[in-house]
Amino acid sequence: MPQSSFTTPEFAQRLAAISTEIKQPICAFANRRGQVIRIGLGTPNQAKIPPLELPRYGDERLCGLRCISTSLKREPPTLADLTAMAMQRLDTLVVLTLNESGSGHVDRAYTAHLLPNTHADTDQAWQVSPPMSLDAIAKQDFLDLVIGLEEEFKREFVAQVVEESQDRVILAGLVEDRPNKDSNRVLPPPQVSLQTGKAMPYSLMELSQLVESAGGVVLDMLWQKRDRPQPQTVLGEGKVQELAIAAQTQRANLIVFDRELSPSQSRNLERQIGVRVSDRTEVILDIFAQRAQSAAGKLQVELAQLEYRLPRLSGRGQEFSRLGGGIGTRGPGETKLESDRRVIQKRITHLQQQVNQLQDQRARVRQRRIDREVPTVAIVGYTNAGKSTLLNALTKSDVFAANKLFATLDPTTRRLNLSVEDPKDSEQERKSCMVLMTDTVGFIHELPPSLMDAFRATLEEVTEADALLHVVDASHPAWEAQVAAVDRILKEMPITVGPTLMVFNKTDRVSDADLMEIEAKYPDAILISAIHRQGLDMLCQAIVPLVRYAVGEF
Ligand SMILES: Nc1nc2c(ncn2[C@@H]2O[C@H](COP(=O)(O)OP(=O)(O)OP(=O)(O)O)[C@@H](O)[C@H]2O)c(=O)[nH]1
Ligand SMILES: [Mg+2]
Repeated sequence: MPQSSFTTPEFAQRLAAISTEIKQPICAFANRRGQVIRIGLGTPNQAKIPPLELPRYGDERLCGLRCISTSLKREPPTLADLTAMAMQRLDTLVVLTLNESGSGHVDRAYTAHLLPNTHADTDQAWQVSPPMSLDAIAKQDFLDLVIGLEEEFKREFVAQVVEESQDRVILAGLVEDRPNKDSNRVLPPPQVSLQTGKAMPYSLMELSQLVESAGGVVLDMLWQKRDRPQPQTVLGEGKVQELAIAAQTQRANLIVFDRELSPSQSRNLERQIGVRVSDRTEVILDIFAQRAQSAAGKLQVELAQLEYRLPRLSGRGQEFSRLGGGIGTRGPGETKLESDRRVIQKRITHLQQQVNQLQDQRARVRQRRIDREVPTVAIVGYTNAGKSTLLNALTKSDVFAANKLFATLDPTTRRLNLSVEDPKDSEQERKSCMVLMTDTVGFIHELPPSLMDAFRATLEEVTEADALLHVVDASHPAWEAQVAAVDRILKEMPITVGPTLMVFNKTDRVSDADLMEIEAKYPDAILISAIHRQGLDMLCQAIVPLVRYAVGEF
């Protein structure tokens, strides 16, 4: 075919005749020089070329192939065919509809091509022509169109790389529809009703908060109920196809699953969907990487990230590699995330030694505290429960508190002076008693094991404390599941934790009826609103006997 036309009438008629004879749609793929390099049987969706076999692949340009296809139906290109065009980044798609008389002639033809973002007022990823005659199509300049489009894609790409700190994310989840055999695992309720009246799986609600905390934008979420995950792709074939369509039409650059994916699952999914696929663990690691401030925090995050990456190195992500940052590509501090297996292994060993040293160092600091006989209280709880806000309210300090998951990574210790009535003192004179309060990293259900391990030095602050305050966000729809998740993590710690006082926070956002229910279930708990400084006196009064009990004064 001549370089500059979509197709010629002769070529189109010939393709139509073959298609009529074999009673099947056909796709012919031609390169920029007009040479047909591949023929596929079936619709453009059925005949699509896997990303790795395309001449080139990437956001900044088209793939260098156009597809000329026949259709037995007299219909414009289907959504599936257009999505296939978008996934392969075809130069153009031509659909020839056949005359229904069976004469083998082309009835009419459509052309379609991708649109750059700048045309996105309509939110359309592509443009489809009205039905045209073959002569009209032959007269249009193909090369002109494609070169013009590519220039725009390239301009956009350059602009994006500069401002692309924000990932455009679609969430994917699996709701396992079977009784949980493992009775030790208390799972959150599968559905959470939102104020909007819409119900969504709890795992996706939390995942969207995680993605936003990591700096991504959630465009959409899809989930599927299944007995068990599909071994290769977690979700079924139809759902994966749906994800691919959603990703292409909404211009997402990242899919995040609500569970940890095996290395081969993420590879399979990336191959089928055509954009980078990530998982909950990687998002959590990414948040930690962004938040780590202290040398100790950075050290532990890097260790966890490398342990996560090591088994996932082979062949992954090459075709989707990009210049900018984004979820999963950030490392702590100045350290560049390595991609060489041997280098990583060496670095992991080195980091593990440093974490061990850190553990010793922390142990010495704690020993000094014990020697000084100042009791310690650690504030624990699910992430975003209000732990830092509580520490600030009690000790008038200004630890960073924010409506983000994992706002706190590094433990902070502050002194708290409690004025108490000494029960032994008959004159009811008020005495002051000092405790050290430590704010810690928040917990989350199914905390990635590599993080648990890497953060053992930080988590020891919890196990070594004389007593714990377990802060609960009472206004959270799934607070009971969160309490269970925290209890489970505490139970898994190598050393038994001290006595724990339950503290229900954010009571300002809870109805009286719900508060009464909490009081009935947890009669010893203290109800507070850290932000409005309500219930803090009660809390201080409760801390004293707790600590005295813990250090054996009673
Ligand atoms: N309405 C209400 N909001 C609160 C209260 N206490 C804390 N918050 C809000 O809850 C959010 C989380 O507070 P943080 O203190 O950062 O929570 P955290 O437990 O330290 O969270 P991480 O460090 O991320 O694990 C912030 O937006 C606070 O303003 C409260 O009593 N009432
Ligand atoms: Mg905090």
